[in-house]
Amino acid sequence: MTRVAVVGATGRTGGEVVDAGVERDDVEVAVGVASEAGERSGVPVRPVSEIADVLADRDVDVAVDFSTPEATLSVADACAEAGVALVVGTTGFDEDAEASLRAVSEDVPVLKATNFSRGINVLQRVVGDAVAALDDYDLELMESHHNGKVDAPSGTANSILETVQEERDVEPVYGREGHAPRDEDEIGVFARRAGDIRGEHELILAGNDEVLSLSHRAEDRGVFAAGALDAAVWLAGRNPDWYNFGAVIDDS
Ligand SMILES: NC(=O)C1=CN([C@@H]2O[C@H](COP(=O)(O)OP(=O)(O)OC[C@H]3O[C@@H](n4cnc5c(N)ncnc54)[C@H](OP(=O)(O)O)[C@@H]3O)[C@@H](O)[C@H]2O)C=CC1
Ligand SMILES: O=C(O)C1=N[C@H](C(=O)O)C[C@H](O)C1
Repeated sequence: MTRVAVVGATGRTGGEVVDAGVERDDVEVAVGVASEAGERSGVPVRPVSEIADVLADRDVDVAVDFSTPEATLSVADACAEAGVALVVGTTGFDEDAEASLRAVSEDVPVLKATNFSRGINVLQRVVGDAVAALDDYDLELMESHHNGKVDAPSGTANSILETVQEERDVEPVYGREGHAPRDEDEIGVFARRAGDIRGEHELILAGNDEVLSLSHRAEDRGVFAAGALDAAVWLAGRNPDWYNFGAVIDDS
Protein backbone atom coordinates (compact mmCIF):
# COMPACT_ATOMS: atom_id res chain seq x y z
CA MET A 1 0.00 0.00 0.00
CA THR A 2 1.48 3.36 -1.06
CA ARG A 3 0.76 6.26 1.30
CA VAL A 4 0.13 9.39 -0.72
CA ALA A 5 -0.15 13.10 0.09
CA VAL A 6 -2.11 14.99 -2.59
CA VAL A 7 -0.89 18.58 -3.03
CA GLY A 8 -3.61 20.74 -4.59
CA ALA A 9 -6.25 18.49 -3.05
CA THR A 10 -8.96 21.16 -3.27
CA GLY A 11 -8.31 21.89 -6.96
CA ARG A 12 -9.87 20.65 -10.20
CA THR A 13 -7.25 17.94 -10.73
CA GLY A 14 -5.93 17.26 -7.23
CA GLY A 15 -9.53 16.81 -6.07
CA GLU A 16 -9.97 14.06 -8.67
CA VAL A 17 -6.73 12.45 -7.44
CA VAL A 18 -8.12 12.30 -3.90
CA ASP A 19 -11.46 10.92 -5.13
CA ALA A 20 -9.73 8.26 -7.24
CA GLY A 21 -7.22 7.43 -4.51
CA VAL A 22 -9.80 6.67 -1.82
CA GLU A 23 -11.35 4.10 -4.18
CA ARG A 24 -8.08 2.24 -4.89
CA ASP A 25 -6.73 -0.78 -3.03
CA ASP A 26 -3.05 -0.04 -3.76
CA VAL A 27 -3.14 3.55 -2.44
CA GLU A 28 -3.91 5.17 0.91
CA VAL A 29 -4.61 8.89 0.61
CA ALA A 30 -2.96 9.87 3.87
CA VAL A 31 -3.56 13.61 3.61
CA GLY A 32 -4.36 16.47 1.26
CA VAL A 33 -2.44 19.76 1.09
CA ALA A 34 -3.66 23.14 -0.19
CA SER A 35 -3.30 26.84 0.64
CA GLU A 36 -5.75 26.47 3.53
CA ALA A 37 -6.97 23.64 5.74
CA GLY A 38 -10.08 21.76 4.61
CA GLU A 39 -11.42 18.36 3.66
CA ARG A 40 -12.05 16.31 0.47
CA SER A 41 -13.80 12.94 0.26
CA GLY A 42 -13.23 12.37 3.97
CA VAL A 43 -9.49 13.13 3.68
CA PRO A 44 -8.15 15.97 5.86
CA VAL A 45 -6.54 18.81 3.91
CA ARG A 46 -3.71 20.65 5.69
CA PRO A 47 -2.15 24.03 4.81
CA VAL A 48 1.07 23.98 2.81
CA SER A 49 2.72 26.05 5.56
CA GLU A 50 2.69 22.81 7.62
CA ILE A 51 4.10 20.60 4.84
CA ALA A 52 7.19 19.40 6.75
CA ASP A 53 5.10 18.22 9.73
CA VAL A 54 2.44 16.76 7.44
CA LEU A 55 4.88 14.54 5.54
CA ALA A 56 6.34 13.20 8.79
CA ASP A 57 3.12 12.90 10.85
CA ARG A 58 1.20 11.11 8.11
CA ASP A 59 4.07 8.76 7.20
CA VAL A 60 3.85 9.74 3.53
CA ASP A 61 5.65 7.66 0.86
CA VAL A 62 4.88 9.83 -2.18
CA ALA A 63 3.59 13.38 -2.64
CA VAL A 64 1.44 13.81 -5.76
CA ASP A 65 1.36 17.43 -6.83
CA PHE A 66 -1.15 19.33 -9.00
CA SER A 67 -0.85 22.89 -7.71
CA THR A 68 1.28 25.85 -8.86
CA PRO A 69 5.00 26.00 -9.71
CA GLU A 70 5.70 28.02 -6.54
CA ALA A 71 3.88 25.54 -4.31
CA THR A 72 5.55 22.60 -6.06
CA LEU A 73 9.01 23.97 -5.33
CA SER A 74 8.31 24.40 -1.61
CA VAL A 75 6.81 20.91 -1.45
CA ALA A 76 9.80 19.51 -3.37
CA ASP A 77 12.21 20.95 -0.79
CA ALA A 78 10.16 19.42 2.02
CA CYS A 79 10.14 16.06 0.21
CA ALA A 80 13.92 16.18 -0.16
CA GLU A 81 14.27 16.88 3.59
CA ALA A 82 11.83 14.14 4.57
CA GLY A 83 12.96 11.49 2.05
CA VAL A 84 9.54 11.45 0.37
CA ALA A 85 9.20 10.65 -3.37
CA LEU A 86 7.49 13.23 -5.58
CA VAL A 87 5.13 12.95 -8.57
CA VAL A 88 4.73 16.32 -10.32
CA GLY A 89 1.78 17.06 -12.61
CA THR A 90 1.93 20.84 -12.25
CA THR A 91 2.89 22.71 -15.43
CA GLY A 92 4.22 26.19 -16.19
CA PHE A 93 7.73 25.94 -14.71
CA ASP A 94 10.39 28.30 -16.04
CA GLU A 95 13.93 27.05 -16.67
CA ASP A 96 15.21 27.93 -13.18
CA ALA A 97 12.30 26.19 -11.46
CA GLU A 98 12.75 23.12 -13.65
CA ALA A 99 16.44 23.05 -12.68
CA SER A 100 15.52 23.29 -8.98
CA LEU A 101 13.19 20.32 -9.35
CA ARG A 102 15.90 18.34 -11.11
CA ALA A 103 18.25 19.11 -8.21
CA VAL A 104 15.71 17.61 -5.78
CA SER A 105 15.84 14.35 -7.77
CA GLU A 106 19.41 13.91 -6.50
CA ASP A 107 17.94 13.37 -3.01
CA VAL A 108 14.59 11.65 -3.70
CA PRO A 109 12.90 10.02 -6.72
CA VAL A 110 10.99 12.59 -8.80
CA LEU A 111 8.63 11.71 -11.66
CA LYS A 112 7.33 14.65 -13.68
CA ALA A 113 4.87 14.52 -16.56
CA THR A 114 3.06 17.36 -18.30
CA ASN A 115 0.25 14.93 -19.04
CA PHE A 116 -0.65 11.76 -17.11
CA SER A 117 -3.00 10.32 -19.73
CA ARG A 118 -1.74 7.19 -21.45
CA GLY A 119 -3.10 8.37 -24.80
CA ILE A 120 -0.92 11.49 -24.85
CA ASN A 121 2.12 9.41 -24.03
CA VAL A 122 1.46 7.22 -27.08
CA LEU A 123 0.70 10.31 -29.18
CA GLN A 124 4.17 11.63 -28.32
CA ARG A 125 5.75 8.47 -29.74
CA VAL A 126 3.71 8.79 -32.95
CA VAL A 127 4.58 12.50 -33.30
CA GLY A 128 8.30 11.77 -33.44
CA ASP A 129 7.83 9.18 -36.21
CA ALA A 130 5.45 11.37 -38.22
CA VAL A 131 7.64 14.49 -38.13
CA ALA A 132 10.69 12.45 -39.17
CA ALA A 133 8.83 10.77 -42.05
CA LEU A 134 7.09 13.91 -43.41
CA ASP A 135 10.08 16.16 -42.96
CA ASP A 136 9.04 18.95 -45.35
CA TYR A 137 5.38 19.24 -44.29
CA ASP A 138 4.07 22.36 -42.58
CA LEU A 139 3.51 21.84 -38.84
CA GLU A 140 0.91 23.58 -36.66
CA LEU A 141 0.11 22.83 -33.02
CA MET A 142 -3.19 23.66 -31.27
CA GLU A 143 -4.44 23.14 -27.72
CA SER A 144 -7.74 23.92 -25.94
CA HIS A 145 -8.40 24.05 -22.19
CA HIS A 146 -10.89 25.28 -19.60
CA ASN A 147 -11.19 28.96 -18.77
CA GLY A 148 -9.39 28.57 -15.42
CA LYS A 149 -6.07 27.48 -16.91
CA VAL A 150 -3.32 30.02 -16.25
CA ASP A 151 -0.32 28.77 -18.24
CA ALA A 152 -0.13 28.95 -22.03
CA PRO A 153 0.74 27.11 -24.12
CA SER A 154 -0.13 24.05 -22.04
CA GLY A 155 2.64 21.92 -20.61
CA THR A 156 1.58 19.14 -22.97
CA ALA A 157 1.82 21.44 -26.00
CA ASN A 158 5.32 22.43 -24.90
CA SER A 159 6.25 18.76 -24.55
CA ILE A 160 4.88 17.98 -28.04
CA LEU A 161 6.89 20.93 -29.36
CA GLU A 162 10.04 19.50 -27.75
CA THR A 163 9.37 16.14 -29.42
CA VAL A 164 8.93 17.88 -32.78
CA GLN A 165 12.16 19.83 -32.29
CA GLU A 166 14.08 16.63 -31.54
CA GLU A 167 13.29 15.60 -35.13
CA ARG A 168 13.30 18.91 -36.97
CA ASP A 169 14.73 22.39 -36.44
CA VAL A 170 11.50 24.43 -36.37
CA GLU A 171 10.93 27.78 -34.68
CA PRO A 172 7.67 28.28 -32.75
CA VAL A 173 5.48 31.24 -33.72
CA TYR A 174 2.87 31.87 -31.04
CA GLY A 175 -0.61 33.08 -32.12
CA ARG A 176 0.03 34.82 -35.46
CA GLU A 177 -1.55 38.15 -36.18
CA GLY A 178 -1.17 40.96 -38.69
CA HIS A 179 1.05 40.53 -41.75
CA ALA A 180 2.61 37.19 -40.91
CA PRO A 181 3.77 35.19 -43.94
CA ARG A 182 4.69 31.64 -43.06
CA ASP A 183 8.29 30.48 -43.05
CA GLU A 184 8.80 26.83 -44.02
CA ASP A 185 10.72 26.14 -40.80
CA GLU A 186 8.22 27.53 -38.34
CA ILE A 187 5.51 25.86 -36.29
CA GLY A 188 2.45 27.86 -35.33
CA VAL A 189 1.37 27.30 -31.71
CA PHE A 190 -2.14 28.27 -30.59
CA ALA A 191 -3.90 28.15 -27.19
CA ARG A 192 -7.68 28.43 -26.68
CA ARG A 193 -9.36 28.85 -23.26
CA ALA A 194 -13.11 28.22 -22.89
CA GLY A 195 -15.68 26.55 -20.65
CA ASP A 196 -14.50 23.39 -18.89
CA ILE A 197 -12.59 21.73 -21.75
CA ARG A 198 -10.53 19.03 -20.01
CA GLY A 199 -7.62 19.20 -22.48
CA GLU A 200 -7.35 18.86 -26.27
CA HIS A 201 -4.16 18.77 -28.33
CA GLU A 202 -3.67 18.52 -32.08
CA LEU A 203 -0.61 18.54 -34.30
CA ILE A 204 -1.23 18.84 -38.04
CA LEU A 205 1.34 17.99 -40.70
CA ALA A 206 0.24 19.50 -44.00
CA GLY A 207 1.58 18.80 -47.48
CA ASN A 208 0.10 20.43 -50.55
CA ASP A 209 -2.51 17.74 -51.17
CA GLU A 210 -3.01 16.13 -47.76
CA VAL A 211 -3.19 16.86 -44.03
CA LEU A 212 -2.24 14.40 -41.31
CA SER A 213 -3.90 15.27 -37.99
CA LEU A 214 -2.65 13.73 -34.73
CA SER A 215 -4.99 14.62 -31.91
CA HIS A 216 -6.00 13.68 -28.38
CA ARG A 217 -8.92 14.73 -26.21
CA ALA A 218 -9.17 14.10 -22.47
CA GLU A 219 -12.84 13.59 -21.64
CA ASP A 220 -12.57 13.36 -17.85
CA ARG A 221 -9.93 14.51 -15.35
CA GLY A 222 -10.09 11.00 -13.91
CA VAL A 223 -7.67 9.99 -16.65
CA PHE A 224 -4.98 12.29 -15.19
CA ALA A 225 -5.75 11.13 -11.64
CA ALA A 226 -5.44 7.45 -12.59
CA GLY A 227 -2.12 8.02 -14.35
CA ALA A 228 -0.67 10.08 -11.49
CA LEU A 229 -1.62 7.45 -8.91
CA ASP A 230 -0.19 4.68 -11.12
CA ALA A 231 3.00 6.75 -11.21
CA ALA A 232 3.00 7.15 -7.40
CA VAL A 233 2.67 3.41 -6.83
CA TRP A 234 5.44 2.77 -9.39
CA LEU A 235 7.76 5.42 -7.88
CA ALA A 236 7.52 4.41 -4.22
CA GLY A 237 10.73 2.82 -2.95
CA ARG A 238 12.83 3.67 -6.04
CA ASN A 239 16.27 5.28 -5.91
CA PRO A 240 16.64 9.06 -6.16
CA ASP A 241 16.55 9.97 -9.87
CA TRP A 242 14.51 11.80 -12.50
CA TYR A 243 11.80 9.56 -13.98
CA ASN A 244 9.16 9.94 -16.68
CA PHE A 245 5.67 8.54 -17.15
CA GLY A 246 6.70 6.49 -20.20
CA ALA A 247 8.59 4.16 -17.85
CA VAL A 248 5.41 3.55 -15.84
CA ILE A 249 3.48 2.68 -18.99
CA ASP A 250 6.24 0.43 -20.30
CA ASP A 251 6.17 -1.52 -16.99
CA SER A 252 2.40 -2.06 -16.94
N1 LIG B 1 0.19 16.63 -15.75
C1 LIG B 1 -1.12 16.46 -15.94
O1 LIG B 1 -1.59 15.39 -16.40
C2 LIG B 1 -2.04 17.57 -15.57
C3 LIG B 1 -1.53 18.72 -15.09
N2 LIG B 1 -2.36 19.71 -14.64
C4 LIG B 1 -1.71 20.86 -14.02
O2 LIG B 1 -2.00 20.84 -12.63
C5 LIG B 1 -1.96 22.17 -12.12
C6 LIG B 1 -3.23 22.45 -11.33
O3 LIG B 1 -4.30 22.54 -12.22
P1 LIG B 1 -5.81 22.66 -11.69
O4 LIG B 1 -6.14 21.46 -10.90
O5 LIG B 1 -6.66 23.01 -12.85
O6 LIG B 1 -5.68 23.94 -10.71
P2 LIG B 1 -6.68 24.48 -9.61
O7 LIG B 1 -6.48 25.96 -9.61
O8 LIG B 1 -8.04 23.94 -9.81
O9 LIG B 1 -6.12 23.88 -8.24
C7 LIG B 1 -4.89 24.30 -7.70
C8 LIG B 1 -4.69 23.64 -6.36
O10 LIG B 1 -3.42 24.04 -5.87
C9 LIG B 1 -3.59 24.64 -4.58
N3 LIG B 1 -2.66 25.73 -4.38
C10 LIG B 1 -2.58 26.91 -5.01
N4 LIG B 1 -1.58 27.66 -4.51
C11 LIG B 1 -1.04 26.92 -3.53
C12 LIG B 1 0.03 27.14 -2.62
N5 LIG B 1 0.77 28.26 -2.63
N6 LIG B 1 0.32 26.16 -1.76
C13 LIG B 1 -0.39 25.01 -1.74
N7 LIG B 1 -1.41 24.75 -2.56
C14 LIG B 1 -1.72 25.70 -3.44
C15 LIG B 1 -5.01 25.16 -4.57
O11 LIG B 1 -5.44 25.27 -3.22
P3 LIG B 1 -6.29 26.54 -2.74
O12 LIG B 1 -7.55 26.45 -3.52
O13 LIG B 1 -6.42 26.33 -1.26
O14 LIG B 1 -5.44 27.75 -3.12
C16 LIG B 1 -5.72 24.04 -5.32
O15 LIG B 1 -5.97 22.97 -4.45
C17 LIG B 1 -1.76 23.08 -13.35
O16 LIG B 1 -0.40 23.40 -13.47
C18 LIG B 1 -2.19 22.20 -14.52
O17 LIG B 1 -1.62 22.54 -15.73
C19 LIG B 1 -3.70 19.61 -14.69
C20 LIG B 1 -4.27 18.47 -15.20
C21 LIG B 1 -3.49 17.36 -15.70
O1 LIG C 1 -4.55 22.57 -16.77
C1 LIG C 1 -5.07 21.53 -17.21
O2 LIG C 1 -6.29 21.29 -17.08
C2 LIG C 1 -4.22 20.58 -17.90
N1 LIG C 1 -2.94 20.80 -17.88
C3 LIG C 1 -1.93 19.98 -18.44
C4 LIG C 1 -1.14 20.76 -19.46
O3 LIG C 1 -0.82 21.94 -19.22
O4 LIG C 1 -0.79 20.20 -20.51
C5 LIG C 1 -2.43 18.64 -18.91
C6 LIG C 1 -3.84 18.61 -19.40
O5 LIG C 1 -3.88 19.07 -20.72
C7 LIG C 1 -4.80 19.37 -18.51
